[in-house]
Amino acid sequence: MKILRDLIEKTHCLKIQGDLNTAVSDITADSREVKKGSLFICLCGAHVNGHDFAAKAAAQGAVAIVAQEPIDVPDEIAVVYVEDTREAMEDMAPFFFDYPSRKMRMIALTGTNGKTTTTHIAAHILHKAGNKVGVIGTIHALIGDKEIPTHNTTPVVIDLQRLLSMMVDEHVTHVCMEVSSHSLVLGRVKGCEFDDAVFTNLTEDHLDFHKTMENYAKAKAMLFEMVSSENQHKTGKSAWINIDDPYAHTMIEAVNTEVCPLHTYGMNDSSAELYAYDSKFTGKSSRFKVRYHENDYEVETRLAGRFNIYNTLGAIGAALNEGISMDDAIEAVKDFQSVPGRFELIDEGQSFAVVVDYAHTPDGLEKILGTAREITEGKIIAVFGCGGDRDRMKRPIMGSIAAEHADISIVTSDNPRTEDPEKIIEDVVVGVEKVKKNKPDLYYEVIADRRQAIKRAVSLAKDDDIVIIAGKGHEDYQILKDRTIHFDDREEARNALKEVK
Ligand SMILES: CC(=O)N[C@H]1[C@@H](OP(=O)(O)OP(=O)(O)OC[C@H]2O[C@@H](n3ccc(=O)[nH]c3=O)[C@H](O)[C@@H]2O)O[C@H](CO)[C@@H](O)[C@@H]1O[C@H](C)C(=O)N[C@@H](C)C(=O)N[C@H](CCC(=O)O)C(=O)O
Ligand SMILES: Nc1ncnc2c1ncn2[C@@H]1O[C@H](COP(=O)(O)OP(=O)(O)OP(=O)(O)O)[C@@H](O)[C@H]1O
Ligand SMILES: N[C@H](CCC[C@H](N)C(=O)O)C(=O)O
Ligand SMILES: [Mg+2]
Repeated sequence: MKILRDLIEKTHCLKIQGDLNTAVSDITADSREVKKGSLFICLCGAHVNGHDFAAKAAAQGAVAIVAQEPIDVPDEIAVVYVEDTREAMEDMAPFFFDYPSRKMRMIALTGTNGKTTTTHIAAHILHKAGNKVGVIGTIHALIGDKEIPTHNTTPVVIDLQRLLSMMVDEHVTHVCMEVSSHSLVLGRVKGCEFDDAVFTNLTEDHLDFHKTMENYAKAKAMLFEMVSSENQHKTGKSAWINIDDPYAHTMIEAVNTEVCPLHTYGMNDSSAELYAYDSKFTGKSSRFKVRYHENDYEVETRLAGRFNIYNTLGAIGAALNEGISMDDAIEAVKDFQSVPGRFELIDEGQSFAVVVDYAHTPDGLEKILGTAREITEGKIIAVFGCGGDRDRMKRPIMGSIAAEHADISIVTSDNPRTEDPEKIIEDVVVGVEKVKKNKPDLYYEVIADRRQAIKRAVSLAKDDDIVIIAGKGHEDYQILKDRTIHFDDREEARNALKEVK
């Protein structure tokens, strides 16, 4: 419970109607969640205007409303007019929930690819060391074993603060969370105080939102400004940067090393503080050595692919700063199983491999197809598409990558959202055709229906081939123009395999 006067203390108010001593029992920006005693914040969204729901919120029991446009609600409801309701919300939410991030160790991971994977490895290491760990990210949030659904990779500010506050109540000691570039720019992590920040990599994605790679890099760098900002309540911080990434310097420049020590990891440059070398890949796992402070260690992981060595290094780095020894971290990594929908093998006893993977960026697709090549004697059959209402520029690039690295490509739909699936596919095919000019034997098909595309890929596979179904990973839905349907690549692959048997 908080008093309205205290809640708006940091906010510049233009006009106040009603009683500032009103007690507020909850805050929300979603009228559907308003309860008796709630404060409702009206946000102007991309789809609807929250001010249109003010009357509904009032009818449902809201006692106070924050608005930036005129609203008409009964006089007994306190209304605070501000210039920008989003900004007001970013100030109010951490205060309302008593700044939960100050009460736990907060490990934040950012980068285009590998956030979810690195988060899960770090959480596993910390859990094995006896800590109670919370996870926040693309697949879900976890409080210990308890799963909580998330709508965004990084939840919007009220949802995030509420989640963190639940974690405090459940005695979580460490939180491993993905921090997306959207969340940094859109203020979702305002009021979060981080202890460790890890940068995985930066490659093309989300240019619909950021417009240029430079802006995108600057957005990611905001996390490193945050972790090293001085006016925080934390000590013992760390920033871990993948030094092999071309954008590493942008992150490094953002770190104030007087507040937050800077650490590096990598595989190309032996000056990296955590330096992996001598990697060997044995189909479904890898072994490599790590040099750390002049000591050499052997690491074994069930995760396939060179890129997963980077993910493992980033996770180990954060764990080291949380007081875990190198030996304990390596021991934990050994029995880390996998992340749902990331290189997930679908085995129905067939004579070829079928993998469901979340590669949905050019770099992710290239990495996964490269890994497939390393472990496959037969052909690579790739099924993939691109999401609608997202970066259009990546579409032809992903088309070219599949054409170059797979033997057979089946271009299909991902989540078309409000776009025409055929048009998205056309954009992808531009890239496939570009490669075909120099590779006339290249074989590809276009099958817009993802179920049929998966069936076709499985039916084309012969002994020792590998079918890579990329883009949707753990997702159990497909977002179409007018509805979201249940759709799970893993189920579809299993059904297709049963049919060809
Ligand atoms: C562009 C963007 O960030 N959109 C976010 C935004 O939605 P929006 O602006 O469309 O909201 P809206 O539907 O117009 O609603 C406006 C307001 O009216 C309210 N409302 C609405 C309906 C109603 O009946 N009553 C009501 O009060 C809403 O709660 C909201 O406050 O606010 C929603 C929460 O209220 C977010 O879930 C939503 O993320 C959408 C789902 C999204 O797809 N975002 C992507 C672009 C994203 O953020 N991705 C990143 C990166 C992913 C990665 O790389 O890993 C992420 O962190 O997820
Ligand atoms: N370090 C990496 N470098 C390049 N590609 C990677 C890396 N790690 C994972 N991938 C590829 O990217 C896909 C998504 O990985 P993951 O879910 O860990 O990334 P993410 O950053 O959380 O993605 P999102 O932005 O959707 O949250 C994987 O399925 C794999 O194909
Ligand atoms: N976090 C990413 C996930 C993309 C997953 C892919 N299946 C798609 O729908 O484009 C995004 O929201 O852009
Ligand atoms: Mg993720």
